[in-house]
Amino acid sequence: MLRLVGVGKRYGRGKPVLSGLELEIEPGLVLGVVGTNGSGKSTLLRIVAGISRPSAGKVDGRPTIGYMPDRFPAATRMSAIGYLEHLGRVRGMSNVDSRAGELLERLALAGGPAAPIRSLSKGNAQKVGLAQALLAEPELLVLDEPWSGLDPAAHGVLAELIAETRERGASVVFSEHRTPRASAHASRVLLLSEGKLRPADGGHVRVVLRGAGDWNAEPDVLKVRRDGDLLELVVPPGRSDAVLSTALRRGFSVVRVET
Ligand SMILES: Nc1ncnc2c1ncn2[C@@H]1O[C@H](COP(=O)(O)OP(=O)(O)OP(=O)(O)O)[C@@H](O)[C@H]1O
Repeated sequence: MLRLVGVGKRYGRGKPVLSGLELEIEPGLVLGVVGTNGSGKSTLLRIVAGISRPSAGKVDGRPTIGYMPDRFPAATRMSAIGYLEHLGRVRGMSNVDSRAGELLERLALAGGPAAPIRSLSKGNAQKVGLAQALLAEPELLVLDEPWSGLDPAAHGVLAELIAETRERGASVVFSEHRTPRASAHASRVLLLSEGKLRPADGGHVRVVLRGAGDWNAEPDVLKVRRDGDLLELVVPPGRSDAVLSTALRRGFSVVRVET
């Protein structure tokens, strides 16, 4: 779908922010990029989204892309729904009105869809930013720190939207500061450090359940240990949501989830 080959980036005469990056984004991948402030996550995501050009190397592939920047520019006088409908029409969408309304309703935009964007709080402006990225059901969804500024209810909706995007065979690349949070939603987590990408350490989630019954080792579970009426599962990055919903369906109760 998209391949970064030897990608490097430097701003002016400064030290390179990215150097010699190799990255393959295949259909259905949910990639979380973690790293400290200033490590270059936004720079990498802008290159993946095609709005910034690398200073070295190349990007192969031309998927349709939805991009949510880390700060959504919220200066327009347009209403949230008016803005999304305008964008959709520019992109030639036929079902834009229903799609825009559905996204804003799911994200529970404060003030409703008619709220002028420039009157919105940071978190509510982020919701409009998320809705515009998802509007045309892109093949590649690029989200820069999507959890920041969103309230807990919107966190759940964001997790659903990421999972739905993966289920329809599209890919997601997001940045995040916290490795456990990235691991809970991504199928792969990479750490960006000193201009290079490498697998992030750990990220396994320990799920403790109460209830009778066994749990056969499955692709979703790395280790199973029974201790009295407690069942402890070690789950790889990105699979904890699926394991928790299976556990509840099978009649277990969740005692704790450790990241
Ligand atoms: N347009 C720009 N011009 C010059 N330098 C830039 C520009 N954008 C980013 N940088 C520099 O590149 C480096 C990486 O910045 P970037 O925003 O990509 O990091 P980040 O990992 O997303 O940071 P944060 O976690 O704080 O959002 C920083 O040193 C930053 O100052």
